[in-house]
Amino acid sequence: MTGPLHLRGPAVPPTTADERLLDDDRAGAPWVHTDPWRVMRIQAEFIEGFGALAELGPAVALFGSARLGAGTPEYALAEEIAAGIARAGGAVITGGGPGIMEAGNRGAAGAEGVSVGLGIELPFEAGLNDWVHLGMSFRYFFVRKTMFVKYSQGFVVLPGGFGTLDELFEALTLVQTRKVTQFPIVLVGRDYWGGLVDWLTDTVLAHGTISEADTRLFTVVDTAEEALAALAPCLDPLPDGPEGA
Ligand SMILES: C/C(=C\CNc1ncnc2c1ncn2[C@@H]1O[C@H](COP(=O)(O)O)[C@@H](O)[C@H]1O)CO
Repeated sequence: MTGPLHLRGPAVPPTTADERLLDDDRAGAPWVHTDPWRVMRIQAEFIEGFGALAELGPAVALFGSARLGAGTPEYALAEEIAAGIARAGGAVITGGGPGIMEAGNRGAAGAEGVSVGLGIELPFEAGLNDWVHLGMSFRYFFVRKTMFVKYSQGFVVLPGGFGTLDELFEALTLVQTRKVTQFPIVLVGRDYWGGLVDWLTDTVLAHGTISEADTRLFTVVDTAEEALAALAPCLDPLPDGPEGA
């Protein structure tokens, strides 16, 4: 496995690199000396990530709850979607953790596709799930997020909590502000996402804080078949690429 040091048990520090970076520790003035060095470490993490993923090929990022494990319908659906992406020739990139992330890696690995896990250092012990083939653990959330966006041509978002919502809204903001070329953003589970979609229309759009066009930046689906159809534009071989030539 590539990526920085892996620590377990008592070797796991009580705070994360993100927390230490973001905490205002100016009281003791050492920030003058430490933050510039952190920048070097952040750079190194970007370089390592770019290096690990540069030759990945077409990929779809799959997001969802760390808490919905094997035996849940969401896990089964995520596994099915990931297998479909792999069969269509796409790599599947997840957060490398448990729950829906594991389902995504498991589906890709089971279909003999490329299964990528981009893990994150957390204050409690966690590791990459067993189905990750190409994995890296990041110290900094923002570096890891860059990797998801840079190396994926589509996002699939299954039911999840704050982490999943953060990933969804980051993608929407990047597309809305044209920081990235528009790519498919597929929300899976009409029941789960319906309330949010209604709120976006009835409250956010109604207040004029997003536009009508913004409500069309994502697609809501229920089945693996629908999800794969919505992702088709980013999985179809490029006309002058090796597959389509
Ligand atoms: C909560 C537990 C473990 C968390 N481990 C994670 N490992 C990797 N990535 C994670 C983890 N937790 C959250 N993420 C990222 O956010 C999304 C899921 O967050 P949610 O709040 O659960 O929806 C996911 O897509 C990851 O990228 C112990 O069970």
